[in-house]
Amino acid sequence: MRLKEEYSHNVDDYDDQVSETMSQLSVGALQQQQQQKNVVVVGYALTSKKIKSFLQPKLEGLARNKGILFVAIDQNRPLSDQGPFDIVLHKLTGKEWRQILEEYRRTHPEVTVLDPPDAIQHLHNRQSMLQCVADMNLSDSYGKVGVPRQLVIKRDASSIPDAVARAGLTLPLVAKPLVADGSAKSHELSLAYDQYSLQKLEPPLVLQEFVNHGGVLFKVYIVGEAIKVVRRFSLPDVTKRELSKNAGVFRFPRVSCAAASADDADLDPSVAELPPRPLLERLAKELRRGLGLRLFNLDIIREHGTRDHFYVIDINYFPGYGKMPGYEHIFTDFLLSLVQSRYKKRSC
Ligand SMILES: Nc1ncnc2c1ncn2[C@@H]1O[C@H](COP(=O)(O)OP(=O)(O)OP(=O)(O)O)[C@@H](O)[C@H]1O
Ligand SMILES: O=P(O)(O)O[C@H]1[C@H](OP(=O)(O)O)[C@@H](OP(=O)(O)O)[C@@H](O)[C@@H](O)[C@@H]1OP(=O)(O)O
Ligand SMILES: [Mg+2]
Ligand SMILES: [Mg+2]
Repeated sequence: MRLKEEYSHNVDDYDDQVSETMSQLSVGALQQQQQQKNVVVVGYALTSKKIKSFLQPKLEGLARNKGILFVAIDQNRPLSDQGPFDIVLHKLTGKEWRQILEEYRRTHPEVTVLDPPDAIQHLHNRQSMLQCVADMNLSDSYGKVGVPRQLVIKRDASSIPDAVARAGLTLPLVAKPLVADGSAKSHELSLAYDQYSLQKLEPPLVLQEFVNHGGVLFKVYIVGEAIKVVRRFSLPDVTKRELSKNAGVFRFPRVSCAAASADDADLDPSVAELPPRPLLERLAKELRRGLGLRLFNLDIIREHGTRDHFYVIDINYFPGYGKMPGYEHIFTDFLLSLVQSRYKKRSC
């Protein structure tokens, strides 16, 4: 750990020093600063979109005041020549990058890499993504959490109607690309009303039963031990009548994006009520352990007409934390807690 008692007396002084472009500092200079001031250095490898939404001035400012410094990782230079880092934050795709990170984890066990690339990879497939929730079979006095019934279609669209009939899936179905790697294509979803039209879809995909949920979903953001829940508008319920009158496959846009916040909406209380906190705590804890991840969110819906039947429909690695209320404090506290627990372990 690079934190020092006297650091708190030197914040202004320190601010001036770090406002020079940190990413241009040589390893030697950064190391010297770390030793002198006990700074927690967080290297980040993120897309420009992510940097814009996550690394907002308020986060960087608060981090600086807490002795945390964010430094951009240069992908064109060896990781070992950069930093030294206490923590590495990343959300980039590609096999080559994964291998670089794995190698770095192996050779730098003192650095916390958030999170392990192979654990993240598990979320890039919509079949394996929900497996952990399905296996958990979570059911207690606060409610039940499951996943919608789903079928994976790897190839041959003409076989889909038969496969759906054999699996006994109930229409309507949500068709999702099997790969969920963050590309625009991986977010292209459709709603299918009839069995015959399913042939128009393009495998590989997952066909998931659509669960009526009153048009509102809950996004549960997880940062280590911390949990924050927000409401978002979602697809409206499909009635039996609508189902019998409609046919076809309809592409739908990103319905539950940040602009679709339902936190201040005037909703039916039975729809708006957040899932019970103890249930979410348990779910988050088991997922953290099962997935081996500390930074993710999940979309969870309440089956309409029930009080406590929930379904997890999506899990995302390093989601848009910029929209999570109070993320600046939660995230910086989390980063500090990581370094402190490492320090404690070492001194034990
Ligand atoms: N099984 C389902 N039942 C009801 N609605 C669903 C179901 N699956 C998805 N939806 C709706 O479709 C939306 C998009 O689905 P999903 O979250 O799986 O896609 P995504 O592209 O991975 O989203 P994100 O932007 O959160 O990564 C959800 O927000 C929800 O409104
Ligand atoms: O862009 P936004 O801020 O909306 O964040 C979204 C994020 O995009 P980003 O990674 O480019 O930030 C998405 O990541 P990819 O899978 O597409 O990579 C995904 O995690 C969404 O679930 C996030 O929305 P949220 O679930 O948090 O509302
Ligand atoms: Mg989602
Ligand atoms: Mg998703």
